[in-house]
Amino acid sequence: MSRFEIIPLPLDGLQKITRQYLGDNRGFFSRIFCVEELSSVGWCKQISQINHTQTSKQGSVRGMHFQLPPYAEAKLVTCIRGEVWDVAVDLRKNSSTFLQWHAERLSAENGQALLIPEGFAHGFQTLTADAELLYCHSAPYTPSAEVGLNPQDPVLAINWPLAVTEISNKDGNHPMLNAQFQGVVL
Ligand SMILES: Cc1cn([C@H]2C[C@H](O)[C@@H](COP(=O)(O)OP(=O)(O)O[C@H]3O[C@@H](C)C(=O)[C@@H](O)[C@H]3O)O2)c(=O)[nH]c1=O
Repeated sequence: MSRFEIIPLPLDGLQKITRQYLGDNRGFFSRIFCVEELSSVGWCKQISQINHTQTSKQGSVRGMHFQLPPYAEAKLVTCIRGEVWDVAVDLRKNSSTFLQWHAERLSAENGQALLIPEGFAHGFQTLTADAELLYCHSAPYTPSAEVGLNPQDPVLAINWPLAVTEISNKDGNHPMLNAQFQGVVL
């Protein structure tokens, strides 16, 4: 039985996954990941890691992050506390939506998650204080393959909903894209 509503988003391969909450007098049951259902919409590898982050302040930004091949990864990003504005940027060379971004509001209440394919950068801004995310990753964390895009890059022109209140030194210092950037070849 399907536990998710899966909606394709405007960037090819990017999907909005809405999980079902099965409630009873004890509380609820909810499936976060299902290899059978998600492999039919592009999750084609194992889960290498499941990571959990907590972000204290409203308006904080983390991102934009991706890993280069052969460590390119798909991510399933789920919000389990608070609300975030979650952004994916298509970096695939030859994609018809190269350098376009798409954002969705994710929260525990709306049950929405983003399935982000390989070749995308990912980041988010907290819309509430004390937001927690769970990430399923299809490849192991590999710092030597990790690349960051500047969240304020005018080429990306991401329309962050709030003023940026917190950002790591690393993320705030990611370089801006230049004309030589041709995209990621998977
Ligand atoms: C991402 C990551 C970080 N770390 C360590 C490195 C560092 O000491 C500490 C914090 O790392 P960061 O500042 O990179 O954490 P953070 O900025 O939260 O990184 C995350 O950002 C979002 C936007 C994503 O898409 C995730 O995939 C991930 O890259 O955790 C790991 O041990 N494993 C991991 O998988």
